[in-house]
Amino acid sequence: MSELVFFCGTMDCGKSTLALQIEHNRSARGLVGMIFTRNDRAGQGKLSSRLGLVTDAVEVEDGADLYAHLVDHLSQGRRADYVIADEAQFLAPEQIDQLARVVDDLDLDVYAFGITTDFRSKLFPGSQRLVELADRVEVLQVEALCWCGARATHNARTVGGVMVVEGAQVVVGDVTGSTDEIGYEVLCRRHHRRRMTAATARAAALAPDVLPVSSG
Ligand SMILES: Nc1ncnc2c1ncn2[C@@H]1O[C@H](COP(=O)(O)OP(=O)(O)O)[C@@H](O)[C@H]1O
Ligand SMILES: Cc1cn([C@H]2C[C@H](O)[C@@H](COP(=O)(O)O)O2)c(=O)[nH]c1=O
Repeated sequence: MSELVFFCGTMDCGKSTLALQIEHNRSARGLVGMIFTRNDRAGQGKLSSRLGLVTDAVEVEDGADLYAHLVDHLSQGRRADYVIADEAQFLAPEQIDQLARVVDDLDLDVYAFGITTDFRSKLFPGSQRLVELADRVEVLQVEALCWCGARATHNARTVGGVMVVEGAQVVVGDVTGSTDEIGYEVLCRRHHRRRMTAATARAAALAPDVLPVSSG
């Protein structure tokens, strides 16, 4: 029985790497995947991992019908044995419904990968729909860590290392960007709630009122 599986986690926990591994293992056995993505950092029509691997993918545009795309593809006599959808948080809820229909009506496995919550710890609409519809939700096992060493469960958006809570839901970016630009940092809930990033924690530790008082 085919399945819709949602592999989720914070940024930088290995989702795209796992997507590429699933693709590699299946294509090594002669299977052909349909790979969807949207807004990957490597550019349009790419699925990339921070480990340096990248593959071509179909860039999902606004309003694209993913079920119709598969039906067109198959009706032209082309193959698709399974589907991968990376950056699935950026898909519209209707597109997640279309992926569920691919599973049920075309009998193909669909593996979706994405972050569940945004920088304000609110569900992305696409991820919410995945949680509602998926046969299985798998949280990635390689945990990303907060600067304090605890498991990172939240994504913070930063400007100059300082956490921000205003702005558009979608801003493509990375966890290793220059500190002057919009970037991201994964945090545990405690430090996300306190808006305490690695940079602000470092600054607080160096603040004069916590430095040792000099005797001279
Ligand atoms: N230089 C490195 N050596 C080993 N592992 C790395 C290196 N750089 C990144 N990684 C691994 O890759 C993970 C990020 O993978 P990626 O698939 O890009 O994440 P995601 O898609 O979840 O944002 C990191 O959590 C880390 O485990
Ligand atoms: C938290 C958050 C993230 N994003 C963007 C930033 C990245 O481009 C992707 C996540 O990619 P990854 O492969 O999981 O690292 O999402 C965003 O647009 N809005 C947010 O709130």
